[in-house]
Amino acid sequence: MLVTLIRRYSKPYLPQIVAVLIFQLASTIATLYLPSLNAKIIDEGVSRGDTDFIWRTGAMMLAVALGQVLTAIAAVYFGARTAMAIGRDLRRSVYRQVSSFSAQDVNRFGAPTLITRGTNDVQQVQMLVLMGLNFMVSTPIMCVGGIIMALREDLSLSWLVWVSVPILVAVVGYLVVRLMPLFRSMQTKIDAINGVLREQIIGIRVVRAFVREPYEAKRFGDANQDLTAVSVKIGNLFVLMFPAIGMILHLSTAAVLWFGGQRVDSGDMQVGSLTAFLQYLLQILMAVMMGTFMAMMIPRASVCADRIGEVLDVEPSIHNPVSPVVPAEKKGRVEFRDVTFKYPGAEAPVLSNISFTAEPGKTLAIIGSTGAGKTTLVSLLPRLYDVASGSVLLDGVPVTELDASEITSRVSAVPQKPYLFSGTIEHNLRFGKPEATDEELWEALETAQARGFVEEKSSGLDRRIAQGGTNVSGGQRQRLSIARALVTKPNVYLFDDSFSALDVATDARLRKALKAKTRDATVIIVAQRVSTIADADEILVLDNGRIVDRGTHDELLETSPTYQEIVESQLSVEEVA
Ligand SMILES: Nc1ncnc2c1ncn2[C@@H]1O[C@H](COP(=O)(O)OP(=O)(O)OP(=O)(O)O)[C@@H](O)[C@H]1O
Repeated sequence: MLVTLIRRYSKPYLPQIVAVLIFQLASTIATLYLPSLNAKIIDEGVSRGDTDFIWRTGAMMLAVALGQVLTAIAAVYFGARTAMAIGRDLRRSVYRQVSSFSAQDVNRFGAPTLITRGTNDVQQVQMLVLMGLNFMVSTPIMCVGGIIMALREDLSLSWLVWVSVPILVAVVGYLVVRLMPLFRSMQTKIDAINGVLREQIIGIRVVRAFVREPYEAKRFGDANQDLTAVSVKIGNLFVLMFPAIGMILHLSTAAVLWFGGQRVDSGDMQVGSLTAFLQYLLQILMAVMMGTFMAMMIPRASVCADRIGEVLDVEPSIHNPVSPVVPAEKKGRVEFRDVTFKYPGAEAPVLSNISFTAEPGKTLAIIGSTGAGKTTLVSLLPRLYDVASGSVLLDGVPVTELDASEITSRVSAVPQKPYLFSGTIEHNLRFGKPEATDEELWEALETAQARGFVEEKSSGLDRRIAQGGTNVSGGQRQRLSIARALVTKPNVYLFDDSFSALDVATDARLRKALKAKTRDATVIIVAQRVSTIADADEILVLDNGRIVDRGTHDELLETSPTYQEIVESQLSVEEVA
């Protein structure tokens, strides 16, 4: 996956990559040339006292060094830009893919891991690309070129290369093999800590309410400790790695000076050649080390690439039809025909044989015990999930044959757990209709009984909303999200238990105002409170995923034992109160 991913995402940057490789090549050749020039200055200039030669060769050395620096800077600069661009493209792909996921696809992975995959995992692949662009050309050329140049200086010392390089490879290789599984498990630990953190931050109020701080702190502490333990193990190996490498470099230097010194002493080698040989050996060892470091990043990046690939390879379970149908009319007529639905992995269906029609200008209510399937039912219209059998029709066309934009232009849903985005009230209200005028926003707020609390603060529509809407009350959040739906003026309104946080009087006022504004629209209300739906044109009583009774409030009071039970339970509560 790693190779496929890098190949696919580096394609648009081929010219930059070629430029980086050319700069790397030039820089490496210059680096390899410098020690031999240095040797010449010592052997042919200094020892013979030829100042002219020293000046000329010195100037050339300076020019080569300057060239080396400039090409190295250019290589690193373009390399970094290319790696960052590849990382950006990869992140964008993950984001787009996740955005196209249905609720079902998101549930399959879980939000924390999707966030880690789109950020940390992409970062690991990006780092490997960066290292690759920096060392892909220089490492092999430096190794082979360094060996050739060193042997040119002195053949009889070559055994030092054959001994020191394998020792370095063996030591670093051993450590890399020990590091690989640790890097693999580190990625999972990061996922785990993200999951715990996310859950605790989102559920902070519940944690406080149930005085679960010590338990949650322990849960976080354990996850944190796990991650720390792996990081410490990795750190320990690194602590070993650097002195080991340093030791090999110093021993090699000492060996070159010892054996080379003897050859200089016996007149078989010149001092300049010895200096050059030493520099080449160090260059070879450095290149081997960098190559091994790069190799060390491969397993971790490979795990990350697999995880990214898993996300990118998912065929979203819900996609737009290839040739969408445009309905002849735009009225908002909703029809469920013998709909059955089952959550993936669940044994039994959550909804069975659901059939009903909701007409424009009418209010259809759905009531039923908790877990009866009400939220699931209303999720099928905006295609958060697709039915297992039967069909859901909007203006006479199955929703599976409609373009997503056709559905969103007709249907506005107020979910059971309303979500507000960070920004201002105005920004939230314009979410579904950016071009809405201020008058339209105030009108929607008025209908949703939210005008009062928005006007109360001098900031009005500019009042800041925190992520998720956590800085307004539950009832205010519900009313703002009702107003957000009203601004779009859809043909179908879906209210999923959207009045539950309102007091009975506000609930009644809101429904009265709503009635006037939604005269031509289809209104589907899911509610727990009988008073909220008593005046609906039709009420469906849902029990265990089936419609057990239907009719108006008065009819159901006569005929439906389940409805009577719900009414009685609520009356007694009110009476007790
Ligand atoms: N994402 C999911 N995956 C699997 N099962 C689910 C999922 N969401 C809901 N369910 C199950 O489907 C059934 C119906 O859930 P649903 O949320 O539709 O009920 P509801 O009538 O809206 O309940 P409430 O009034 O409590 O909101 C429940 O048994 C629930 O456990």
